[in-house]
Amino acid sequence: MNIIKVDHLSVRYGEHPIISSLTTDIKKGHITTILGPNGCGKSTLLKTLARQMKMDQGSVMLDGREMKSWKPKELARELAFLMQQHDQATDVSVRNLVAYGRFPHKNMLQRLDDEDQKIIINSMKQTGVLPLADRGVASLSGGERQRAWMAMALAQQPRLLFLDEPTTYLDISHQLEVMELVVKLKESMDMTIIMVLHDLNHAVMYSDDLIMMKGGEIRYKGTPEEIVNQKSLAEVFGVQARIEIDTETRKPYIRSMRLLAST
Ligand SMILES: Nc1ncnc2c1ncn2[C@@H]1O[C@H](COP(=O)(O)OP(=O)(O)OP(=O)(O)O)[C@@H](O)[C@H]1O
Repeated sequence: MNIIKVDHLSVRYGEHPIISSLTTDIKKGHITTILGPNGCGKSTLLKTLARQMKMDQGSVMLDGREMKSWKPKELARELAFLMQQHDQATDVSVRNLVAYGRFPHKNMLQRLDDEDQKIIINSMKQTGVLPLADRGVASLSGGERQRAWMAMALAQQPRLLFLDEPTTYLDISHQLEVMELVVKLKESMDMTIIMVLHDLNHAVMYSDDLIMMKGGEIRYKGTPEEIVNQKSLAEVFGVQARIEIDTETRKPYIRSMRLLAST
């Protein structure tokens, strides 16, 4: 079942068209990863799906309802968006940052109750930032900050989670932790996750569906088994890849890549 349906979507920055007439859908309860070279429009697509950016033409439907018709607060209860960079000067403690995630569930006069506090603590535990709860977000390392923002997104308990390169600042074990967490959220909370990743093997290993973009278009869409092959990687990334089938997972595993000679 589809949770998002995109129909002839076009997006532009000023006079520059970035995405033109893109049609696709996102399955409910799946992890969908958007892949593609720098500047191909991955973040633009992600932001438009999450209504962080205005579309130029076309439509995005969430649960059968035009995205445009959702009220901001209503939408904030349904979806959380974790950006690529958190440059905003966030002079708050980790605990308070994570608490912001509960606000869409409260009205103006309501205070956070015991249930909210439980969710806040649990979100910090799941992302490993509980020991940092009283530290200022601005004082954290890039990886710690990333996990603090992830905790805020979890505290929101959204049905849909958008992650733009969630592993960027993380060392390898924390990268894997975030990926495992994403799978856990899908399995235990039936969350739908849409993310942008650069690591192809992580994308293959942890995603149900992949979208490969180039030049603002979707070139390939399907399961990792269906679309990760020498042809697609050559066409989309301009690389020659050696791909094996992992004996344990039965999924493709990219052993090595080298640049294709340009013609
Ligand atoms: N605020 C902006 N104003 C003008 N052009 C922009 C803006 N943001 C992005 N672009 C341009 O839109 C195109 C798509 O950008 P986008 O960030 O969606 O790509 P991406 O695939 O996510 O790239 P990356 O892998 O480098 O993060 C790029 O050419 C980029 O320069």
